[in-house]
Amino acid sequence: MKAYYFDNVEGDQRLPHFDSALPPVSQSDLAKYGVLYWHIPIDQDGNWEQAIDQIAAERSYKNRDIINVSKTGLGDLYESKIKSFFEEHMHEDEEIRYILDGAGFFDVRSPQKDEWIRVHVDQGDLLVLPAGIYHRFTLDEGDYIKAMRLFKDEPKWTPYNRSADTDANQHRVTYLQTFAA
Ligand SMILES: CSCCC(=O)/C(O)=C/O
Ligand SMILES: [Fe+2]
Repeated sequence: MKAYYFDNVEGDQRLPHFDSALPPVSQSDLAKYGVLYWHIPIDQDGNWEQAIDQIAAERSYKNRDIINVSKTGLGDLYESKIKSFFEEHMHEDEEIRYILDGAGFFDVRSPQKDEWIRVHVDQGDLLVLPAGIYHRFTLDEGDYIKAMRLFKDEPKWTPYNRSADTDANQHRVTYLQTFAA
């Protein structure tokens, strides 16, 4: 995992958009914004599965599935899914992704200054975005990610795109009350 401020330069969303002149963003900075991270290497003896099971039990993640975001994995839905993942949105529950293969970028909005922070994830990274955080996702230039999605309830993906209505959503309001102070 590598986190840094997004450079806000127009261009291919799959490029790093890294500017070394901007200050670094650490794992503890992310935690201050409610974004949690673990690295659990995928090993042959299955220890990673036990580690995921333990975190899932501790955090009440009862369900899981696997998503393959690539042209072959999504087929006819590829273009529309890539577009919708990159629309700025929030969810009313946590977004939990464990990266099994490939790589991509989650962009999260800092709660105080509303700046984009870009988080590059690849194999073995487990990222938890809190309910109410504005974010978006894109593949990187590898054009492929396979991720386990974990859920507290039934598997679903309900995005609320950024708008005045979504700003007033109780999960958004609670997120800001908790993390923007
Ligand atoms: C790496 S999983 C694909 C992106 C996704 O599931 C999501 O919810 C983006 O916000
Ligand atoms: Fe999302």
